[in-house]
Amino acid sequence: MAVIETDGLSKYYGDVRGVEDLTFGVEEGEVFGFLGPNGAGKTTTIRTLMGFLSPTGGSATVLGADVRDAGALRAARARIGYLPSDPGLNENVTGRRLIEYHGALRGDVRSDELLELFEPPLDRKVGEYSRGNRQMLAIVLAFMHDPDLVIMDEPTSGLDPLKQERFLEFVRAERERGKTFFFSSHILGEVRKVCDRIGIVRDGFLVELEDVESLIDRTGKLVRASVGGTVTPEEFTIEGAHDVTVGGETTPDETATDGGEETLVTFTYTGAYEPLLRHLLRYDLRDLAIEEAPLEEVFMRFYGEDDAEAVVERVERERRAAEGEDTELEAADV
Ligand SMILES: Nc1ncnc2c1ncn2[C@@H]1O[C@H](COP(=O)(O)OP(=O)(O)OP(=O)(O)O)[C@@H](O)[C@H]1O
Repeated sequence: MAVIETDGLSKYYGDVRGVEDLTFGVEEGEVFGFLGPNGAGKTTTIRTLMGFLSPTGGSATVLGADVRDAGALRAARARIGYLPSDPGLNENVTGRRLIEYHGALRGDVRSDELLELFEPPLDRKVGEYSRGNRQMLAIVLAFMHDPDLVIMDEPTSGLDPLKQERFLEFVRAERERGKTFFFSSHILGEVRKVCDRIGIVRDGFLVELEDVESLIDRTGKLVRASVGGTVTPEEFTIEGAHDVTVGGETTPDETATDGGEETLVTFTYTGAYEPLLRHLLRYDLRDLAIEEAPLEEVFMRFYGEDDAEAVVERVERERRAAEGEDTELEAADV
């Protein structure tokens, strides 16, 4: 049985679309990344799954509990860890007190081990915590009762790179223990490190759902190479290279023997490293950066449309065509 299952799940805030027609499942032991830019509907989905918002359409179950059934969901929450995007922690008590309180409420199986790993300053009042320390405390609170499912809204926000890495490492280890994660983020690089599958949400619609491996193959890398002399885009139409542009800003190389003229070549690359490097080394390569493709470019690559709005419109159109009707959306309050 799927740990999370949604079927046509929608949430409107009056006339404003939070999410619409989400259908997906998260299997036991899976790390599912829910990826999307700001305002895409990630928090709305998470709060609906947690039962804090009621759906305006469709259905969802979490650990078998219908999200509209408060009693069933309350029982399921004993097995759920929740890490909200902005944990509303009591500011006037110490971290230690909050941990004791949560322990009394939901149980404490492993706070000692978690505190060693995440180290929030326990004897200070939470109101005096830095953003990162607040997040570390929230992580301890979310995991201390050893939940089977953890639902996290942008869990690494506010953490420094070292702590982010430590947290992602922890998620990987928890997955090995059979735990299930639903994890929102707007950073592709983060979700690809830990997730098995990714759902991409855009303007409230789920526009992609696939394995991380195939996503990585399709997204490619952004390559920026500075080469001595002049080159044409045609010279870089190698297999796996897309959207080659030549020119743009370059920093003249003072040490170059040919007077420092260089050309910046940029393109997205979906092939293997070896042929790429082999090709680049035919040139007088002066600088090279290979980075992850930004989310917007990933969208463009997926749909061949540079307009994200067009993607949403197309998804909406296709959905309506599949339903064979042009339904009026029913608006409802929270
Ligand atoms: N309480 C609310 N009342 C009205 N509209 C809302 C409310 N909360 C969210 N929305 C709208 O719902 C849409 C989805 O918002 P949501 O917060 O779920 O996005 P998100 O993907 O979590 O964004 P972010 O990454 O910025 O947190 C947005 O258009 C937002 O303006």
